[in-house]
Amino acid sequence: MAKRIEVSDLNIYYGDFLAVEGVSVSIEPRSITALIGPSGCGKSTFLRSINRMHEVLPGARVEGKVVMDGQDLYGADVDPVDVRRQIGMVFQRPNPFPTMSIYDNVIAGNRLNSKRMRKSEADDIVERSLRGANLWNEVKDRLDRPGASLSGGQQQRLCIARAIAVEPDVLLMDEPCSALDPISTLAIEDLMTELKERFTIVIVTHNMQQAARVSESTGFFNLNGVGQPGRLIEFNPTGKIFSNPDQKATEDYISGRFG
Ligand SMILES: Nc1ncnc2c1ncn2[C@@H]1O[C@H](COP(=O)(O)OP(=O)(O)OP(=O)(O)O)[C@@H](O)[C@H]1O
Repeated sequence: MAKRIEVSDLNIYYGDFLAVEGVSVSIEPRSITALIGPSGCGKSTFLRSINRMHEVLPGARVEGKVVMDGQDLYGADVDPVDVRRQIGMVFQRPNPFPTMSIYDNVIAGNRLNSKRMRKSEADDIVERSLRGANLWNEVKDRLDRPGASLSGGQQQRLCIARAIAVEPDVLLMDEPCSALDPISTLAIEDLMTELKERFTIVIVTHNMQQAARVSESTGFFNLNGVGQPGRLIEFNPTGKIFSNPDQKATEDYISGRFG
């Protein structure tokens, strides 16, 4: 079930370094939210803070709140592993387990979550997830082949299948198409448009046409200089960001005048 995420006054640190400052934003369910901005402005850091993925780095921490449908994801009694189960992530480079079969890649997260699963149940999840990732027809006759035997675009769809197999509420995607050719990129974009019926999707992208094509809302991050924290400068409907943004910095960035 897709869920709404409310972020308030979020500061994100790596040790003493304040990487992202003062982000407040409401991310709508069943929609795609794109995050754009120049290199180093904190897009990935912010994305990872949504499912507490940045915490795997020692010294990384946040101040402020991230609330998903009323649940404070940084609450004292909240297990970050549970948060990551509810909020899945797809990375820039497809990262299937290379020697594991296609089938086992898809079901890997479910096996971690529940040790005992009937074969028929696992078969259903694998088929449903691969269909959901628009990959079933291409791989149904070779599910026992290694994940690494697929093309880059297929591997990325395999990673999406693995992410949706555990039925998360939210999918975070960190430049999911940057390693892919234009045809595979369009396949992933079509897939995102289908998946937003079921999931809340947040995507970091350097490709502004992609943000314009797929997202309903866009956030523009920027920073004042090296060593300065990144900030969310503008958050608006995507059509407005690309036609009539509120901030001059947004306009300069999207028109290619900097960044
Ligand atoms: N593991 C880390 N340890 C310390 N600082 C980090 C770490 N990861 C990122 N940073 C710093 O945090 C800031 C934000 O980086 P981040 O990767 O979030 O930016 P970004 O907007 O996603 O950049 P890009 O578009 O190049 O991927 C940068 O100054 C970066 O150097």
